[in-house]
Amino acid sequence: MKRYLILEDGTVFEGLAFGSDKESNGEVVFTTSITGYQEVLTDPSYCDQIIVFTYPLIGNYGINRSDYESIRPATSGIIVNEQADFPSHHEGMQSLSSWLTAKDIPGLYGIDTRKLTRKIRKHGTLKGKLSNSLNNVTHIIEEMIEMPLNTDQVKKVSTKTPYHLPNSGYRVVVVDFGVKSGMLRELSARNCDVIVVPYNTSASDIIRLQPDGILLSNGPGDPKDVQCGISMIKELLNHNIPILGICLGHQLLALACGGNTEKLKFGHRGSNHPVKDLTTGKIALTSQNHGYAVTEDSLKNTELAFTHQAVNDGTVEGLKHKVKPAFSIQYHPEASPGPHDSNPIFDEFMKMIKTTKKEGLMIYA
Ligand SMILES: NC(=O)CC[C@H](N)C(=O)O
Repeated sequence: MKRYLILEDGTVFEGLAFGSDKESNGEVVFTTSITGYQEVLTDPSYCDQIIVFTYPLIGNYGINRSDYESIRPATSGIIVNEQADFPSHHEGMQSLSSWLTAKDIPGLYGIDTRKLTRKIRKHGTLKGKLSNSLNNVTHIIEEMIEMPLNTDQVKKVSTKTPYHLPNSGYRVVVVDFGVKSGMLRELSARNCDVIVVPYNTSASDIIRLQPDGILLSNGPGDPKDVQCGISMIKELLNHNIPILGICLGHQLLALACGGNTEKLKFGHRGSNHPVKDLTTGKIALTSQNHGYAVTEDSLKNTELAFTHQAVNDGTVEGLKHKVKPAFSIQYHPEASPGPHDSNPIFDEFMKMIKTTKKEGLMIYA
């Protein structure tokens, strides 16, 4: 069956359908990840986005039991050059196409993904529609131009109720703005007693759980749309409880401290983004998925130090509070998918918890 990608600038790409028959709209973004498509497709941060894979062949090891980042994928669609009909891997349970059908996610293949990627790089991300026909294409484009991009997705993907992953170590409350399971796995691997709470939990409810540390998770959309999270973090900072912000959590920490964020032209999505640690000069290859970034200039009005920088475009990738036990990174230390260079960030968080606890600085009142 033929399928089309219709872009807001009037461009139409014709290819073939796979996965669900549904038509869908979304922000068209590209990722340069070569493998890890299952983690990408199930990362809640991609909510309402149509993901273009620049790597030409996707699906060759199928879908397995272990690579899920969330149970319910929130992605609007997937575009690849070639999809593997006959995957082969000892852990593979089903093909990408049959999984997409089961999850009701439409796919488009057989288009020139390099041409599409170059277009996004030139114009920035674009609104698009995966459509099964070209009927009323002018009307579809007009509608797309008129409809503002929805960027308020956190409420769609955050857990509705708290849940507990009991363990014998430090108690870490994870604020779920769209958390990837990789972050929970990393905390559990360090014996943390993890309690995951919804994005709109009040700071006082979090404090009542007597956390040794708080993790502000990744998540979809524009950080400025998550006002309740920003106020919650402002209040949490008064309690001297160690905070680690990752991706959206990092952006929210910056906003809570008086910084600003901006939308990047086409974002950073992929598994090989070099980031420089400005203290040591060391460069790590990182896994990334973000369309917004903290504005460097805005940091002068805050108590935040600029600690990590993207090598490709110089944007802010890491921050540390000068007074409070809080730090944050824009990339993904849980690295799913991606290189493990930044995994020690979780150990740094454990060390910060240990020191703060020893000094008896945490305030639970
Ligand atoms: N992975 C994330 O947490 C992404 C954060 C935010 N939604 C952005 O696109 O910048």
